[in-house]
Amino acid sequence: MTQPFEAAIAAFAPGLPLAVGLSGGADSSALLLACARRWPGQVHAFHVHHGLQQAGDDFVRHCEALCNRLQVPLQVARVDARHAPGQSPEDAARRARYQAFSALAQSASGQPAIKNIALAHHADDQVETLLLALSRGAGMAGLAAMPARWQREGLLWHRPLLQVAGGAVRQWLAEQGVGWIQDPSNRDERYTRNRIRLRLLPVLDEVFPQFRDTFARSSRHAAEATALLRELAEADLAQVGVPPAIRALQQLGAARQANVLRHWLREHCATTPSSAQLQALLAQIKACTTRGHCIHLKVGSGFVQRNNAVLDWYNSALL
Ligand SMILES: Nc1ncnc2c1ncn2[C@@H]1O[C@H](COP(=O)(O)OP(=O)(O)OP(=O)(O)O)[C@@H](O)[C@H]1O
Repeated sequence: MTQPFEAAIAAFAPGLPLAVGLSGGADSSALLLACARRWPGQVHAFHVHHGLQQAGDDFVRHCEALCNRLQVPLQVARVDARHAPGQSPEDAARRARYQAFSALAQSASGQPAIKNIALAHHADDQVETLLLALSRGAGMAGLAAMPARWQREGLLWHRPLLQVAGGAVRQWLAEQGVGWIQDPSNRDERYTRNRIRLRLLPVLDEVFPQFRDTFARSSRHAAEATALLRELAEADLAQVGVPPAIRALQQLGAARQANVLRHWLREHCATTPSSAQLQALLAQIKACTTRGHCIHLKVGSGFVQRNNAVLDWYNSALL
């Protein structure tokens, strides 16, 4: 029987050349090995040194040794991934990593240029992402978890292992006789993601043995719903206008108003309202029936205020 890992690699059809994000851990080592075998001479590896932990240099050495063995060109980017006050360390590292990948793709020598990048997130990572979203009370977009493919800044990103359990990835790699490096921070239970992986997933395995497939199916439903909500928001925004007219907003039901306002704020004002802020704004729009009614509310990183017939948003930090 074909292993789930092998089936996922057989079904993977990226554009070439392909770069694999190689952390040095089991998952990305397995993905790199499988891709390098499948497309010899057309695979590159990108490693990002976050400069955050002592073990960083060990990761680089492991990546160099693996890439030498596979004859895969390796590019290493060093980034400063320290987090700003109030920002999560994982988020800061992730942002720095994606920026570094884009820069590496642009600077990689050889023709044609690298336009495809693969990451080794697997089904366990997907479940962790969904559970993290649930723990924050996320909306549809958060429950959609990670997409298997997306496009950004001219690059195509892939997650070919999203349906393969982490155990199946490691089992395949062990069968190939290839070692990997353990990230010591993966065992640090101060991080919620690690607590989910180390404590919750074993229990889920016992109670719902199919949870990887069924949770992933729910995330795909949420991704479809997110796409529909976006289409509806775009159509509604075309009706209410930019900036949105209060009268036109009042013609929509509350859920549709919330949907279109969230979209306006995200796409046109680059800010995300909290649920409480959005509820307060809806209440103000409903109450806005006289000329003299004033609206001035903190929303996201700025304020929404009434400006005659429309709502305006301004960024308080720029005043
Ligand atoms: N420092 C890094 N350099 C390059 N790619 C990375 C790096 N960190 C993560 N990635 C990519 O993002 C994927 C997901 O990262 P995450 O931190 O969730 O997993 P991981 O535990 O590092 O996975 P792995 O078992 O491959 O180490 C990795 O599998 C890899 O493809």
